[in-house]
Amino acid sequence: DLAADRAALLTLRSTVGGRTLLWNVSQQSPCAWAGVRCEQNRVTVLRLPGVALSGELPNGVFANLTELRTLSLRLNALTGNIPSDLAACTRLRNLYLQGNFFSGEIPEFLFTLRDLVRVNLGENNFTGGFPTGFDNLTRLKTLFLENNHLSGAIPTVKLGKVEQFNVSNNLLNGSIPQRLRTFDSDSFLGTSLCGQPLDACPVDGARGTVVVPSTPSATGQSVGNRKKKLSGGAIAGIVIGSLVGLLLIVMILVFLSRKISKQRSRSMDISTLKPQDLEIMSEKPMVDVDGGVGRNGSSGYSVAAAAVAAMVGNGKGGGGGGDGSSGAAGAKKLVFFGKTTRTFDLEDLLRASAEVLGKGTFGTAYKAVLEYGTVVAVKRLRDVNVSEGEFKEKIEFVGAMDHERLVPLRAYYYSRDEKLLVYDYMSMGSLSALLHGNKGAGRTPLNWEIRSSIALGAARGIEYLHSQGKEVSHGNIKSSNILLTPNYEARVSDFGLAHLVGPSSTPNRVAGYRAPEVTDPRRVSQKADVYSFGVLLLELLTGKAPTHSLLNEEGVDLPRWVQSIVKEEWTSEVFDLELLRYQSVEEEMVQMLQLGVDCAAQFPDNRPSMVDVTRRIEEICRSNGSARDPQQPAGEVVVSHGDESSIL
Ligand SMILES: Nc1ncnc2c1ncn2[C@@H]1O[C@H](COP(=O)(O)OP(=O)(O)OP(=O)(O)O)[C@@H](O)[C@H]1O
Repeated sequence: DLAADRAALLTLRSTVGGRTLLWNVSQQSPCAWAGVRCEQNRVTVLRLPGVALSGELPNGVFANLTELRTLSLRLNALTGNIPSDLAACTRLRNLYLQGNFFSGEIPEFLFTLRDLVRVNLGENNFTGGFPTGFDNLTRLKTLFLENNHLSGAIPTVKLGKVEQFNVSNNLLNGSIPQRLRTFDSDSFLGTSLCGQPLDACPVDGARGTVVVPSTPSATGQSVGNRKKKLSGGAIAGIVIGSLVGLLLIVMILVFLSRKISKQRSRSMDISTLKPQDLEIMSEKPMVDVDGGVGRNGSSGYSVAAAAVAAMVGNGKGGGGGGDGSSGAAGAKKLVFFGKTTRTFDLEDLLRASAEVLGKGTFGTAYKAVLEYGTVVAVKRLRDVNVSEGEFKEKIEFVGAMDHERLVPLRAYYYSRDEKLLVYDYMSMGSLSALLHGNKGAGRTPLNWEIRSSIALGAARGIEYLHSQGKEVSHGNIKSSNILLTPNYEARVSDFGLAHLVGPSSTPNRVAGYRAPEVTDPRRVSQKADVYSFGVLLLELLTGKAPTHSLLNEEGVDLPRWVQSIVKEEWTSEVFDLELLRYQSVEEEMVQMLQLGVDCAAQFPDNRPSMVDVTRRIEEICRSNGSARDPQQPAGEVVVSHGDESSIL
């Protein structure tokens, strides 16, 4: 009970001292002491990082703290073994002991604490081998053991869920087990390990065997024999295989280059094409299969194709001249909005080189580079099922929106068969691509500063729209509609389109953002926008797309998934790993998560207004502002030194 917890903490205080001596022990409840947190009258969190604790941890303290979930004693001067009574903390999830002088072998009892998710024992004096016992910890996601004196080979391990791993600067040697080869070389620096991702293991020339120091589980001999067989028979196979592969690649290249040159000649002479051909051409090279993630600069198909298709179609349908400048309804021109200076016209757009950016709910988006260098994004709408009058009225309203947090709509083109919208091109692409694209090495981690300022920028854009009238809503808030400037400033895009396009085309990925009460996507209230924005906040913080396959398998949406994880576990379970390296912003992250959950409330009336949302984000960003980590240099690898890699 709490009294026993209190007694244990007092024993700890009298043994290792430091700033625990500042605890106000006249208070009966220990729950208010610095670094101590309670749940249901038990101590569940003990965080004493960098508070000058020294000496050996006494045995008997942890035997009482049986409800402990998080123990952080990092960056102190603790010595000796990890006390064996820690085995009593069977609910422990997070163990941060990095940056001390702990010694001895990594104790076996650790492997009985089956709830452990994050373990950081880095920067200590641990000796002995790499224990196989870590495999017993089936929930383990983070394992940091760098800067110790661990020796010998790493045994074959499963470490099923481990996502962050580091054994740098130890005395380890031998080949890196297969399972661990997916980690960056940074995880193994300063060791004598070999094999992927480090240099290949040395080969013993005389016998042609790979030198593998014996491991506790596998004898060197059996490994050696296996390698020997490989090097004998397989070499011929490998050579033949490579040749066949090479031949295949050459054939594919020849095939592709023929195809491309054919297409080039076609697109150069687009005036001879029929609309159907153009349709096929311009719709073909889709790269965007999952929410605007792919931005690989696919081959250039001309927007001209789309627009010419429009005009040819128009000429036919209306019986007018098919010369591209006149149709049944008279000259078809790009209509520019208000302040926009007319720097190009339809003909320029026709001549522009273009690439497909992605296919969305309302049509396909292209990047078009005009002859004199201006770059615009052109959206080719499909399934517009409102009258011309209504379309023009609505699109004029959209074009009149003017706010620094919106992607400006510059112009539109309307004909019976074709509707084009011209926007400013946002070179950094969408938030969706930034969050879920390129997950591999070399990715720039998205820190809290960037994420929170994106949240604020997007909220301001939506708030502005809502301020235009009670009935005005965006209707399609999601991460692929939050575009970014080179400074990672957010701009809200796609405003108003949901009101133009019929309910027929609503791909699955919209579903994750849509408020439960919305049945007709053309009638989306401001409160429904707030719901979608809440989901967007949760996506920013968890790094999970609302349509994440895991979530779907479990049959829950993102808001319910977050809520299913009890608050006390939020920091370790919910947040994107990339965020967990910023230690001093935990409080802000939790507040922002709470805001996301509030916005995504089931009942519209329980959701805050966008004005409230913006104000709360501003407060979150302001509070604790000074305590923030300095901005991390871009491109830094996420798995790095122990004390930065986890929240505490
Ligand atoms: N103005 C723009 N600048 C740069 N890229 C853009 C621009 N507009 C759209 N894109 C990119 O094109 C892709 C497709 O956009 P589009 O808006 O057509 O579809 P979506 O956002 O995936 O879905 P929806 O049609 O429901 O909004 C997006 O992923 C986005 O990255």
